[in-house]
Amino acid sequence: MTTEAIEVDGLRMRYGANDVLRDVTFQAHRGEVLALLGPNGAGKTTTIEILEGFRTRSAGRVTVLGADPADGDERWRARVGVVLQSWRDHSKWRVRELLAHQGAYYARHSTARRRRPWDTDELIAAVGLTEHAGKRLKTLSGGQRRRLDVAIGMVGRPEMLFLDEPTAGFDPQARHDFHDLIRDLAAAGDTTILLTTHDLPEAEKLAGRILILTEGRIVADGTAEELARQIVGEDEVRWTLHGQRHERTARDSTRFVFDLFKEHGDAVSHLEVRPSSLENTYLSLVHRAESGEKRTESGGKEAVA
Ligand SMILES: Nc1ncnc2c1ncn2[C@@H]1O[C@H](COP(=O)(O)OP(=O)(O)OP(=O)(O)O)[C@@H](O)[C@H]1O
Repeated sequence: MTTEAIEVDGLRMRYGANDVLRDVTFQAHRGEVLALLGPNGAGKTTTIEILEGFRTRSAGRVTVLGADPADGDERWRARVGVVLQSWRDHSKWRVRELLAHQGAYYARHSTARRRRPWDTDELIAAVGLTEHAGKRLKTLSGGQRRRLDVAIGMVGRPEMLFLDEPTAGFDPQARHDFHDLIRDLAAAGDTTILLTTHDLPEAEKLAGRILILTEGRIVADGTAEELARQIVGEDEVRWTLHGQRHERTARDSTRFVFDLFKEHGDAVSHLEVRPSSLENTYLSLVHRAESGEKRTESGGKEAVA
């Protein structure tokens, strides 16, 4: 039996004649936070829905918390939390009522190590909804409803949490608070989180590992820094010389900086060397995959090995 939280091998999904997932392969270790990135329509939601057991795959091997999601029983389901893009409509319910109701389902799955459900008021506070706890759902703003979605996904203290664009519609404060919440969960080390986002700084901030899905395959798998160094291979170098700021990219930044000091010595100040931004890396990887460059049977995964 596998000890990984997620194992996906050769996953395929076809809608009619449309091959959306061609060969998706990746693993998630227990306690890891993974961000799944990719252009609109790449198949991120499809992948998450298959891993949650909501959608039946066309082919491939998938296990989540040791079970095939297609056969996940009630006990397995209680260990998995889900925040989907579109929330189910409970417009007449009030926030606290709905969370208490949803939470009650998890009580019989409580263990000494994992008390279930999450205390309703504590959870409401954690997602910043205390002031709105007595409101009916239909009176909440879009961002407040999204925070409630996140709370519903977490109420059972899941061991595996799937978040599909969790911060879409959040204001900067809510986003910041949500990032703290995810970091706290991640720091506790007992929740594996797979999230999708189009917000690259968010992915970089939250995820220990980033997966890029495009053209039906995972074309990159690593930390933001690894992706930047191993795939693009260029650093951004900034420095000041005689009061003037300079900036350029360098493939061998160590050599470049050495030469810079050799030539100008103490006149160089405020030196910064950082890997290429995740945005540049992402754009270059997606472009490379879409233009068919370096495509291999295994989807180019060896490029980041
Ligand atoms: N039920 C369905 N029937 C047919 N095609 C579908 C179905 N669901 C999704 N698709 C198609 O599968 C592809 C992948 O969709 P998916 O929603 O998984 O992408 P995504 O990466 O989550 O996109 P986004 O970033 O826009 O949310 C799209 O081309 C979409 O039109």
